[in-house]
Amino acid sequence: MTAPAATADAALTEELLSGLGGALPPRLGVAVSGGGDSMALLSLLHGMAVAAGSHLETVTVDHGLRPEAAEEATMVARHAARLGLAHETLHWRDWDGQGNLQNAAREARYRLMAGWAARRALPVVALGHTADDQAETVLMRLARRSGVDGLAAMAPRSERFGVTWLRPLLFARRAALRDHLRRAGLHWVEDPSNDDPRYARIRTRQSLDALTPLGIDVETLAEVARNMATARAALDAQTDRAAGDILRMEAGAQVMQADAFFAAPEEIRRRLMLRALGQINGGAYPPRRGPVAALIAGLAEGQAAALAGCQALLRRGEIWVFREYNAVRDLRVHVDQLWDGRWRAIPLEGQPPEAELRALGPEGLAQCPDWRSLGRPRAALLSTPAIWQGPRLLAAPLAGLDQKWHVRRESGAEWNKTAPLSH
Ligand SMILES: Nc1ncnc2c1ncn2[C@@H]1O[C@H](COP(=O)(O)OP(=O)(O)OP(=O)(O)O)[C@@H](O)[C@H]1O
Repeated sequence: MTAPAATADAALTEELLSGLGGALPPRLGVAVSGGGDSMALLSLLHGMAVAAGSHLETVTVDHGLRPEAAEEATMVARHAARLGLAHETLHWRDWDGQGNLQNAAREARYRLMAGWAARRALPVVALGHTADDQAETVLMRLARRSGVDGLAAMAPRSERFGVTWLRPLLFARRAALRDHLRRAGLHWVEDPSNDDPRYARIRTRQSLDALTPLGIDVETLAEVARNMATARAALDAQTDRAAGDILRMEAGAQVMQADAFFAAPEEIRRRLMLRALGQINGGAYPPRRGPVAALIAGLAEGQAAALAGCQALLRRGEIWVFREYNAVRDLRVHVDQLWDGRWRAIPLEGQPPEAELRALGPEGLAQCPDWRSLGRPRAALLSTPAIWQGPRLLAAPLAGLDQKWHVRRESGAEWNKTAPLSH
């Protein structure tokens, strides 16, 4: 290796190490698509892992959307084998045809990779997003009028699906990574969609050069993202404190002291509401600013409203945010399965009868003589989980009818603490 090449690689390794927070985790998964960014990530991480004695494993997701994808996965598998690393190809087969294909594919990719990481006991998985990706993300979000969270773009470290995702190349430039691969004599695949102007990201990439005369380039945009991330952390901390003071959970609902809520700064109110909605709905993406503001303004006037599959109402000095009955009225699962993504039924004694878990609803509530004494809003109880045998109500633990059954809440939202993974 010539001296400048060695220097360039040392600089990349330095950037990578700082992206990793100073040290390589002892067990690390690497997500390798076969594209230039993730192949360079693997090459650089492998060099570091050998020196540090860390254990690396690699994974590729074949979405089954392009005929070449299988070949690309094989290329990565061969390369991993040459490095002496385990590799697995995961297949995405269960798209329901709903929504945007790109988003569904990305979501599935993270889920599949999280499952793989759990099986392989890898608590941390590294991704190959670069400073160029970050800059494009910031520009795309500007176009969508994003606030602090959106402009903070991708986090160098985030938690989702029980895995810590690292993006240690967020400081590195795409071109520098390709130079590294050329020097190392390594191949990568160019995804043909990387030139396809039908994608907003590609149009953004192609427009970036035109902004240089304005002093806007990849470095400036990536720095904007870092500045916004710092601001977001401060807002999150303030929201945490406010939530600790005024927010509690009852019967699966999020309950906030109304006076303190309305006295909080507007942005903190918005974040508290997002947190409450997210705890109930558990969806991947928070609702947009406008509808949340309208919901809060309505509550201040005493109006109940629905948003993101939740309902909110003001009652006796408290704001109750809970599952909207309409969002779960047709949801029924066998009693040993998870209901509405978060509720599990626990039989308290003996062999449970064949039964199903579904919303309590008005017919169920009419069979709960004690619900009024609990002081919970009727609307909030309608969407609570109940145990049914055909038309017969066996138990409604959150409405005071808990004969031989408990219900337990398994998980909350994914979106409140970390920026969405998508970009
Ligand atoms: N099919 C895949 N299998 C494994 N990891 C993937 C896959 N697609 C993306 N990744 C991971 O996510 C990172 C960001 O990917 P992005 O969404 O930009 O997709 P890409 O452009 O296909 O990947 P690359 O950045 O490697 O060219 C990649 O660098 C890689 O670490």
